[in-house]
Formats: sequence, structure tokens, C-alpha cells
Amino acid sequence: MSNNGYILLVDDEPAFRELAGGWLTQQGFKVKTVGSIHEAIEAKKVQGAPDLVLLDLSLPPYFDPQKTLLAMPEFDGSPVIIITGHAERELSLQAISQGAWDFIAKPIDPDMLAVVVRRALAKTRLEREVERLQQSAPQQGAESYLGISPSAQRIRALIERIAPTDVRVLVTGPSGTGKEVISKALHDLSARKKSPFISVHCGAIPAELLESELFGHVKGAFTGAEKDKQGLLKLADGGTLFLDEIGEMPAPMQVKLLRVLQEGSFYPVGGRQLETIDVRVISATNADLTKLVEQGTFREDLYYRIKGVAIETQGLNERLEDVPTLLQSFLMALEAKQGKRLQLSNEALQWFRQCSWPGNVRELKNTLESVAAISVAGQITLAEIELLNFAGDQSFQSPVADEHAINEPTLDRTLEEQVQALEVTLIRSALEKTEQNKTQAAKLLGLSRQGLIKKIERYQLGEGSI
Ligand SMILES: Nc1ncnc2c1ncn2[C@@H]1O[C@H](COP(=O)(O)OP(=O)(O)OP(=O)(O)O)[C@@H](O)[C@H]1O
Repeated sequence: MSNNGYILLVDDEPAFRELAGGWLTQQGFKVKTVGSIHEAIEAKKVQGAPDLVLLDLSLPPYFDPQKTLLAMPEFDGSPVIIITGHAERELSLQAISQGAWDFIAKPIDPDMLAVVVRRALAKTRLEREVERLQQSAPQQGAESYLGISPSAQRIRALIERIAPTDVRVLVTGPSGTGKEVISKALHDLSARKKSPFISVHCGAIPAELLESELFGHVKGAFTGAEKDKQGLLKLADGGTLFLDEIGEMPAPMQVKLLRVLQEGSFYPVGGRQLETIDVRVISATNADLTKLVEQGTFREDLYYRIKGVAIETQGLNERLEDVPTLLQSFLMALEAKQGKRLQLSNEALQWFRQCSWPGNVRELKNTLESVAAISVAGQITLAEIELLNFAGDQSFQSPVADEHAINEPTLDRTLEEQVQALEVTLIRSALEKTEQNKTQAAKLLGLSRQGLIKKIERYQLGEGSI
């Protein structure tokens, strides 16, 4: 088989198929020839999307070019070159306006055919490369906070709404649920995006160091201060200061921070010169700050200073519908990093979906990275999960594989699992009935084509893996 590209040649004239097909094969292409649109759709189903389609417009059973043109969306993603007779120039132009890449007239000059084919294949390669790069590029802005759940959607809407303002933001929620992702997105979408985003982990820096880390110090301020040093506040000037785990900030620092937030100025440790800064403060915590205020370990006045707009993230087990989207995105990032294709089996996907993830998205991501690291030929299956003992004692039952639930509703499984199983069965049967025609299947199901495609992706009904 050749690596030069896979061409699907659709023409009802056997002699032409043989000649053109043979010649293209000689040129090093992999060629499949068929005599009708139905055969072409079947070939695509069996052999996957071609890199290029050469399409005659007068094809059985209708021999009506307009009807053939209607089938063009079937080849979405592959460039189509129309093969025409001399009299069909208008039609060819119409085909191009409907998305065909080029046309070539019969009788065909073999050298011309080679040029047109190579150009189209180069286009496919480029487009696929661009798509790959776009998918592997880190997301920026609100889209970097992934998820399809109502909670994730609401958070993205909030990010977009408040990012351009200078309002202070307090992000709360369990550990590993993307509080830093949100804070970075707020910065990236603000007018401060070209200035620094400085992250301070308030609990990780020892109390005695925190002041000089934040405010900086002058030479000789304390033993070991051999020269002036700028603090993180000054480094964040013009940008965003992200105070992570603010609930862990020691009490004496809370007073000093409050003053900075009120006055926008501070003295470096040991210094006499007042520094003025312009920063947007975003804070995050997985603690309940109101409780800490009640207990007297967090200052109430500081709480109201940093609160501004509050954004609350949910634990992953409250929005398991986000798991496939997160996995897909993490897989793509891993693929880009490792430069190889990774595939997650349906069973593995279901296992990921049904775990409870106490460490939330961070744990999900780390688990995926571990199983991907030991996968054989990029295939991530239950075997890898079991080998690393992630499966533990969890009993595993795939709602997608088990269609029994539809016939026998049961209270042993969640409503969501049973509804999913029902959706899967209906989608499968609609696709079977329409010979995998997504447009018609969507009509049967009362969905938009896009809506159906989303569900097919979500349930991994395409090629059995993502
Ligand atoms: N919704 C999300 N979309 C994309 N990535 C996410 C999302 N939630 C979490 N992550 C990823 O999970 C990991 C942990 O996220 P992050 O550090 O933002 O969580 P956190 O809530 O700030 O955690 P902590 O409270 O422990 O500091 C990161 O690798 C981050 O990219």
C-alpha cells in the first residue's frame, strides 16, 4: 500500500475506472474504484474517509448530476474533484460553489490529472495538520475551562462576563477542580493579558518568608538579605495577582495584604520608599472562608475585600458528564506531547465515567497520564487500568454496553445510566436503519445533525474509541 494518499474514484464507466484507476495506482496512490454513489458511501464506511474523492456527476441510479451533488456532504472532510464532460462546465462551477475542490474534464489528460490530484492531496494534508495543531494547542480564555455540564457552562459564561472588568474574584471549590484554570482564563481574557499573571501559593510559603516574598525587601533588611529584591506584588504590577489557598494566609500577613488592597501601596521589608502598584487580585480557596471568619482565623474585612464576584466550582462526581470531554482534551494534549496516537477503549471510558474521583479533575488527569504511559501501541484499555490497580474493588458495569436496562428499568442503576443506555440503543438503530446516514438518522430521532454527532462522540459510537 502506498503512503501517497488514498483516492476513491467514483465513475460508472468501467473502462474509465480501469484506465484512470490503473494509472493513479502506477503513480503510487492507493485507489479504490466504485461505480455508484451507494458503493462510494459503503466504501467510505468500510475503509474510512478517503484523502480525495474523484466524482463523476452522472451516476446510477438517477444519472442526475443534481442528485449526485446532494450526496456531496457524505464526503465531508475529503476534497472532492468533479469529473465532467465538456458540456457540464456550469454544473462544475455549481459543484465548486457547493464545496467541491476542483473539476477536471473528460477526456482526461493523465499529466493534468496527476497535477490536480497532488494539489488536492497536499490540501488535505495541510488541513489535517492545521486541525491537529489547533487541537493540540493549549486552549486560552474561557474555553480552557472544559466541560459540558451546566456548572461548567455557567462558569465559562461568568469568566467571559467578568474577565474584562477589574472586579476582584474569589474562586472557591474542592481541590483539583480548576480554580487556577479559571483564574488564568480571567487574566487571559482581560486587558492585563500582556502583563504578568503571578501566582502565590499562600500556604506553601513559610509565614516568615511570605512577607518578603510578597513585598520584597531592601539590602540588609534581615540576615541574608544581601541585595534589594522585588516582591511578587511588584512583579505583578499591571497584571494579575493570583492568591491561591488564601485561607491559609497567616494572620499578620492578612492585615498587611488588607492595607495593600485598600491603598494600592506598600513598603518593601526594611524599606522606606512607598511602592505603588496596580494589580487585579484573584483569590482561590478550597476552604469555607465564611466558616474561617466565624472561627476568627480569617479577617472579615479582608474577606469582603477579596470577595468581589464569587465563582464556585463543583466536585467532578457532581458532574460526571464532563468526564468524556476532559478525557478527550487531555488525550489530545498527551498525543501532542508524545507525538503518537492514543486511543481509549469504550470499557476504559466507562470505567473513567463511573469512578468517583475524590481528587477531582487533577486525579482524573493523573490517572489518564499513568495508564497512557504504560499503554501498548497507544491503546488504553481496562487491562492498563487493572495493571496499575486503579480499578481496585470497584465493580464495573458499562451502561453503554448493557442495553438490558432499557427493557427492564431497574432501581439498581441510576436514572442517568439507564437514560444513556436508551439513547445509545435508539441512536444505533437509527443509524442502522439509515445505513449510517447521520442527516437522516438525526431526522428520525428529532435531533439536529450536529446534536446527533455530539451524542455519537459522547457515547463513542463512531469507531469504538476516541
Ligand atoms: N474544567 C477544567 N478544564 C480543564 N482542565 C482542568 C479543569 N479542571 C481542572 N483541570 C486540570 O486539573 C488540574 C488541577 O487544576 P487546578 O490547579 O486549576 O485546580 P485547583 O482547583 O486550583 O486545585 P487546588 O485547590 O488543589 O489548587 C490542572 O492540571 C488543570 O489543568
